[in-house]
Amino acid sequence: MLPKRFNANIANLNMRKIEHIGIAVSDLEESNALFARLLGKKHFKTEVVDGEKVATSFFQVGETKVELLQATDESSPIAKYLARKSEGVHHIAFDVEDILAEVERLKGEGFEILNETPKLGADNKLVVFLHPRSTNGVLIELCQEI
Ligand SMILES: CC[C@H](C(=O)O)C(=O)SCCNC(=O)CCNC(=O)[C@H](O)C(C)(C)COP(=O)(O)OP(=O)(O)OC[C@H]1O[C@@H](n2cnc3c(N)ncnc32)[C@H](O)[C@@H]1OP(=O)(O)O
Ligand SMILES: [Co+2]
Repeated sequence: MLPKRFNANIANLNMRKIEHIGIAVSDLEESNALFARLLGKKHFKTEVVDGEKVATSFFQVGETKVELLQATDESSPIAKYLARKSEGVHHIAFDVEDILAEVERLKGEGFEILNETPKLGADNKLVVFLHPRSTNGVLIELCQEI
């Protein structure tokens, strides 16, 4: 077992920044126009992630991004979310250098990993999610650039 101090260093190395804030929306086109007005800029990409049954669009805001997400199927996590809650912040994604090492570290810290094997996310990323019940009610996503 590495000394706690050393783990803390690895943690700094890994959770490098907020990669994006994910926002669940009902109508991507409508919300693209709303966020373009809000942010004073258009989204820089749209992308459908079939594996997650979501259509996404991304706005660059300094070092981080806003990710708008619309369900592409009623079994989408976004559809289930919107069936219970109104539109709004859905998750916070962190950029990590080594997603597998971070999964191991977080498992050791007692967090609930939803998919230990990273899956293909949007915007050229490998992604892992942590269950909100282990993170004070916030759905957390880890992203590693491919
Ligand atoms: C990958 C493409 C893109 C990217 O950035 O690259 C994405 O970000 S895709 C985003 C969509 N995909 C996911 O969210 C995958 C991970 N999510 C899940 O596995 C589920 O949504 C899960 C497990 C968080 C919730 O599953 P489900 O909705 O089936 O369960 P419940 O409805 O029973 O909810 C259980 C419990 O969790 C609370 N909950 C659900 N969603 C959220 C959320 N987004 N934030 C906070 N809390 C959430 C829900 O309220 C329930 O709590 P309870 O106290 O029991 O009422
Ligand atoms: Co995301």
